[in-house]
Parts: sequence; structure tokens; C-alpha cells
Amino acid sequence: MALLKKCFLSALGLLLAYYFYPATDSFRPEMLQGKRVIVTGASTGIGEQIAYHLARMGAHLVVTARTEAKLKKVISECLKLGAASAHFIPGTMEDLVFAEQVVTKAGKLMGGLDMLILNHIAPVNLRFFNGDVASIRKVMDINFFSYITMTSAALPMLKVTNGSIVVVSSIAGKLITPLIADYSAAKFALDGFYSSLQKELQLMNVNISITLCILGFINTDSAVKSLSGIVENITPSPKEECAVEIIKGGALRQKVIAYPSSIYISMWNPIRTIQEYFILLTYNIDNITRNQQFS
Ligand SMILES: NC(=O)C1=CN([C@@H]2O[C@H](COP(=O)(O)OP(=O)(O)OC[C@H]3O[C@@H](n4cnc5c(N)ncnc54)[C@H](OP(=O)(O)O)[C@@H]3O)[C@@H](O)[C@H]2O)C=CC1
Ligand SMILES: C[C@H](CCC(=O)O)[C@H]1CC[C@H]2[C@@H]3C(=O)C[C@@H]4C[C@H](O)CC[C@]4(C)[C@H]3CC[C@]12C
Repeated sequence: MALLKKCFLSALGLLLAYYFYPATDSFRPEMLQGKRVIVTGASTGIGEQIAYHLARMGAHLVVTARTEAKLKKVISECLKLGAASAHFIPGTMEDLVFAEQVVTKAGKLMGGLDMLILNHIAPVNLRFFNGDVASIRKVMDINFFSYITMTSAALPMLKVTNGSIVVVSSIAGKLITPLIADYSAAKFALDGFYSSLQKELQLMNVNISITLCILGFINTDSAVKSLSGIVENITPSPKEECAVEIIKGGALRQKVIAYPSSIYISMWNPIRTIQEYFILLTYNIDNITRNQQFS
């Protein structure tokens, strides 16, 4: 029995190590120096903090969100902090044409693209689903379809640079919580889409990394405000540290990061990992790669 327990614990340790490697210790801020990065939802909250950290690391930045006045302040702060260059493109991600244009314009402004950080979300209303399908569609456009639109526009540039896509998601895209059906649907959709795309890129030997960032409660103004009086006895984690972990995950090309680290355990699903591995074994990869081109 003791031997069985030992074997089980060793296997568990190995699986955890495999899943969460590489360790974040090897991160160096210079990795971002001169890199060309787009950050969405950067007028406030976590996105704003990501922009400031990247600026300190000497990256070229294009930031976007709807509020022009806030974006102007963000880029002027970024330039003071040491950004190699900083531009802003204001607009709404509800408009998918705008989403695509942000990528093409940013590519022209920076002369290419190394990292796309997808972070924006529509303002969250915690409420019971009231049958309003149009509002769900709007949230899906902003929180999901704009991500895919930008990804699709960025792939050709990222192929050239062996670049990275960083997708900011939530524990609410892994576990079920009430009052946020629209938000949660979009986050689960992001997980499904980007996890599948990750595998496709691997199969086609395309060297673009995708990092899915699973976040718990973070102390941004909007989150604290909308959860006040609804969710109690949880201390939010700091947005500044959260932003660093997101950048590290992207720079180290990790498949998934979780912040705060206490939420790793609720995401860990070894049965799923093993099943995914065996499902992939049933695919005739040679046939697929011969007949299909990754566009
Ligand atoms: N804070 C938290 O507790 C958690 C956050 N996350 C994730 O982290 C990310 C950032 O969250 P957080 O910083 O709290 O969010 P904020 O609400 O603080 O910021 C959201 C950003 O998105 C922008 N935005 C809103 N609507 C639109 C739109 N229609 N088009 C373009 N941009 C828009 C906002 O700017 P503007 O209004 O100017 O457009 C703002 O810059 C999100 O992906 C979220 O899901 C995940 C788990 C927990
Ligand atoms: C209640 C959850 C925390 C559980 C824990 O033990 O830590 C929160 C974790 C993630 C939160 C949601 C989220 O993803 C961000 C949104 C941000 C909005 O501004 C507020 C609502 C959120 C949907 C938020 C709701 C609580 C969490 C699920």
C-alpha cells in the first residue's frame, strides 16, 4: 500500500512538473527589450499595468481601448518609463473591422509584431440571465470574436517573428460561477479555441506560442466595484504582480499560467490531459499535414 502511494505521488509530481514547466525563474526583463507588442484593454486595470511593465522593459507598444483620453495618459507614462516607442489606437472591439485594423495598423507603426496580448473585456454586469440574447451576442463579439479576429490578422506577422499570443482568461472560464453566464461563456470559448489552436500550431510545426492566463480575483477598480456586496471574504490579488506574471508567461512561451498560484489546483485535470494525449494518438497526422496548409 505504501509503495502504491509512493508511486502515485511520484507520478503526480511528474505530471505537475510536465504541465507547468518551464519554471518562471529563467525570465529576464531584457527578453522584452525592443519587442513589438500590442496590448488590448490597456486604458485601465491589468492591461494598463501590462503596458507599464513592458515600457520599463524597453518594448515597442501599441495600446488600444475605447477611451482616448485614458490611452493618451497611458502612452505618455509608457514613454517616461522607457518604452522604445508607444502609440495608441482608440475604438471598440464590438466592431470586428476595427479589431482587424488595430493589428494591421500596429504592424505598420512598429514594423512587425512579436507579441499580441489580448486582455480587453466588455464591462461586466453580475445578474441572472434574463433572456436577452442580443446582449450575450454583444459580449461574445467583444470578449471572444474580436480576440479571434485579431489573432487571425496577426498570425502572418507572428509567423515571421516566431512570436507569441497571450490570452487573458479567468478561473470563470474553467469553473462554474453564477451571475456571469455571458462572461463565463466567452472565457470557456477562448479556452476551447486557443487550446485547440495551440495543438494545431504544434502539429504544423508553426513556432508561434499561445499562453492562456487563468486569473482569480484581481484588485482592478472595475472588479472590486462590481463584486462589492456580492462576493465576500476574498482578498483580491494585486494587478501589478498579475501583469508581471502574464508577461513572464508570454516571454517564456508557457502554455498556461495561473495567478494567483493558489488557483492552479482547481484547474488541474490529469484525466483530461491523459485523454487528450490518447485522442491525438488516434489522428492520422501525416495525412492531415499533407492535405492541409496552415494559413
Ligand atoms: N479583475 C479580475 O478580477 C479578473 C480579471 N480577469 C481578466 O483580466 C482581463 C482584464 O480585466 P480587468 O483589468 O479587471 O478589466 P477592466 O475592466 O479594468 O479593463 C477592461 C479594459 O477593456 C477595455 N474595454 C471595455 N470595453 C471595451 C470595448 N468594447 N472595446 C475595447 N476595449 C474595451 C476598457 O477600456 P475602455 O472602457 O476605455 O474601452 C479597459 O481598458 C480581462 O480579460 C478579465 O477577464 C480575469 C479574472 C479576474
Ligand atoms: C469569486 C471568484 C474568486 C474565487 C476565489 O476563491 O478566488 C472570482 C475569480 C474571478 C472572478 C471573475 C472574473 O473573472 C473577473 C470579472 C471581473 C469583473 O470586473 C467582475 C466580475 C468577474 C466576472 C469576476 C467575478 C468573481 C470571480 C469569478
